[in-house]
Amino acid sequence: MRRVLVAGNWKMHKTPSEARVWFAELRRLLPPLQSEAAVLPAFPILPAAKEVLAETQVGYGAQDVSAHKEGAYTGEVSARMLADLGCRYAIVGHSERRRYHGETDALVAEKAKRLLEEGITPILCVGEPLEVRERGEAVPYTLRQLLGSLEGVEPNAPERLVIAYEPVWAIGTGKNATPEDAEAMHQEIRKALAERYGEAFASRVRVLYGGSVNPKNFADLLSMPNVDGGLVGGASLELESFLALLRIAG
Ligand SMILES: O=C[C@H](O)COP(=O)(O)O
Repeated sequence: MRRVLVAGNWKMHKTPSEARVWFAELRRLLPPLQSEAAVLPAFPILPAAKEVLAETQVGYGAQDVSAHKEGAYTGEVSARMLADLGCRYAIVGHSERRRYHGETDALVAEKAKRLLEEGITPILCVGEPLEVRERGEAVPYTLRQLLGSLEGVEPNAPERLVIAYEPVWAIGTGKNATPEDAEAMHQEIRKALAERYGEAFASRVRVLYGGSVNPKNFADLLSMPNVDGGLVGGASLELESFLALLRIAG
């Protein structure tokens, strides 16, 4: 019922020329997919994604978006620009944005609204830092972040919202959450979504896990009933490991 999504967050890696070669190779080697694949490169790479991936099964999208619709906002990129480039998804609220750019839940919610206005699905990231987990407060912390970041966000269909649980301590560290810990948090997230949007809606929203996902641990994570895919950083950069993740997802 929920189609598995494997989304590669390239962060600030690859140039447009490097990406173009990578996309062409992906296109050539792509197996038939039951699951859904997406790549989320840096803004300057999106035109290459549009050119090379547009007619394929692979979706693409951005890593961020402006909270403003249009205007004198130097350096910002609007949801309308992303829609024009054919973006299906955009990440909002990644912990690196929250941490290095001081993004608040309220700002993340505004960004998610701008995306929905343009028919782009937000991949909304939440997750606790290590000290919060060690204090035993991971669940309330993550749910507070989730509900704060969804304030006023009204997707018109459950497919129009994707949540990514990314514990900060697991990102880029090689230490993924155990499948059981991920599942426990995903259940809590789905419960909170049910209270926010109703049971039927919540049961169809995809909740991805992110944080040191790789071809060795992905099958176990995916075997959990509430883990609907992965938001993958490092392991999405090499074509071989991205393809391995897609084969595991089926
Ligand atoms: O958005 C992706 C995450 O930050 C995970 O990154 P990682 O797979 O390199 O740990």
